[in-house]
Amino acid sequence: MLQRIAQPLPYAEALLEQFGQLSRLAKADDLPAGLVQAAAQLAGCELSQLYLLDSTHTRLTLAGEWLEGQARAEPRASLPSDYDGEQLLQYCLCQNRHLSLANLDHNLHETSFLPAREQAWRSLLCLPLQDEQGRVGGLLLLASHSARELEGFAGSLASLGTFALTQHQLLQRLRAPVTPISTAPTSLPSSGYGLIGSSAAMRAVYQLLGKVLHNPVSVLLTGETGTGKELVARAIHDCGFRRSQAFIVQNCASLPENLLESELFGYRKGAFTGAERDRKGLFDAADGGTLFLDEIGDMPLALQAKLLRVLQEGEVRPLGSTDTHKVDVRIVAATHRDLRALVEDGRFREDLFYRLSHFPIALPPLRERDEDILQLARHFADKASAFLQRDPCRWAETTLTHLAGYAFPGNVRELKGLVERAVLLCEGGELLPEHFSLRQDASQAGDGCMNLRERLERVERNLLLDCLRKNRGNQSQAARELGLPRRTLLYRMDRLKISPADV
Ligand SMILES: Nc1ncnc2c1ncn2[C@@H]1O[C@H](COP(=O)(O)OP(=O)(O)OP(=O)(O)O)[C@@H](O)[C@H]1O
Repeated sequence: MLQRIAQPLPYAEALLEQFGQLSRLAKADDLPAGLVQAAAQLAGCELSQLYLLDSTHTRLTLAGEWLEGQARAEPRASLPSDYDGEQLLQYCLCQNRHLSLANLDHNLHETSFLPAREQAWRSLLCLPLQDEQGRVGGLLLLASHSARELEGFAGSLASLGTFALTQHQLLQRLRAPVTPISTAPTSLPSSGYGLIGSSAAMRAVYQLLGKVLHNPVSVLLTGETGTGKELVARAIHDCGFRRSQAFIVQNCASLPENLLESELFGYRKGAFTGAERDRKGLFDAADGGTLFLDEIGDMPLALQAKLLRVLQEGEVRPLGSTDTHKVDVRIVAATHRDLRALVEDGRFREDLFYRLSHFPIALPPLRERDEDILQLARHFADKASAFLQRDPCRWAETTLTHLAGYAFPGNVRELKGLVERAVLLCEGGELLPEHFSLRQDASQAGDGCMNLRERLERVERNLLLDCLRKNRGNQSQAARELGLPRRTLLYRMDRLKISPADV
């Protein structure tokens, strides 16, 4: 950061001193003046300015100026949101990049934001400053009458400026009137572990989560697609005592049996053709941490027996090995299937079912917790706006009603996707019903209707059939075109019930 400073050590000491002085300021109004003075002195510039964006990010106002050894206090008109005519400021704000000009050419650059002086301004450094949410919240500007290279100050002064900006916001918040805290009693936690939703159904989930966090039992998460099973598995890991160790995810439906086995348990050199050296499996990678086994209902029966052994004995035997070794892994498994029905059909081991269901947590579908829909929608819209560096969107009342009446067969995942798309489409700052393409067929909840997974499977089946037909049933060619190993294609065909006769 200081490589391009002539005397880095004295500079670093002076910089540290300025951080200290700014941190001791107790009034928000003193920070802009403190920052511009500090920046001008550190860089040895005659001018330093601080511009701040307002809370709606539409106006840029000069909040502080240090000119030739003096603070200038008189207020200046704020610049409109497009900073029309101020291309240099606009560049830094919109690109979130700093700008350094060692030879400022007034014929080339519009610089009416610089105060008029007899001596021309010859060099300029303009730095975007980020606010607490990581969005550009203002600009720190330095200018000198001599043609100098100011680039070397960029990193350190941007840090100082960002620090001052966040202190400024913090002190402003402290000064703001305190809103009374509700004293209404709450029997269940209303939000938790990074999950959004305060319906009774979700609060019951948070309560169960609280019980399992510091307890090593295996957990079975059930629920429809998109209800947040993986998110909950992560929460169990991140909030529990294993948080400093690995969290590993494996989808049991995504690989054919032998590949899944070698992924999970590892193998020894020579265990099968192509096993050129020993390889550790995911149980070893997750040792001390958590292994999340998604779609456990799709795990082949032979592997279920091996998994049971890990659960009962804590022992793993890699493929091609006669030895077992101990691992300490917490298993969190998830399924959207009815495991008990699979047991009755003989497709899931009963002993494994009982072992896994010591601590089941059922995640409710979104249609059973209407009150969470709008909370989640607002959360996703705010996140999407922040990501796009835009002001939070407003919600038209009709939009909220529109959303509340929708069944969300894809649950939270579908809601998230719809909201993110709507924020992209929304130009006037207000989310309207037309920004959401809600399917008519899902305006009512219905157990018989196809869920997202079934619809995705239908899309995949059509895609594979299409490719196989194009390649006149040649599986090797189709696999190559799809970028899949042939045996994965065969496995997917089997799962999706595609027979050569269909092709
Ligand atoms: N309560 C929640 N709060 C915030 N985000 C959520 C919540 N529930 C789900 N999500 C989000 O919805 C999306 C889907 O969640 P997740 O992948 O955990 O679902 P899932 O039940 O594991 O789905 P699948 O069964 O299809 O694998 C993710 O982007 C997740 O972050």
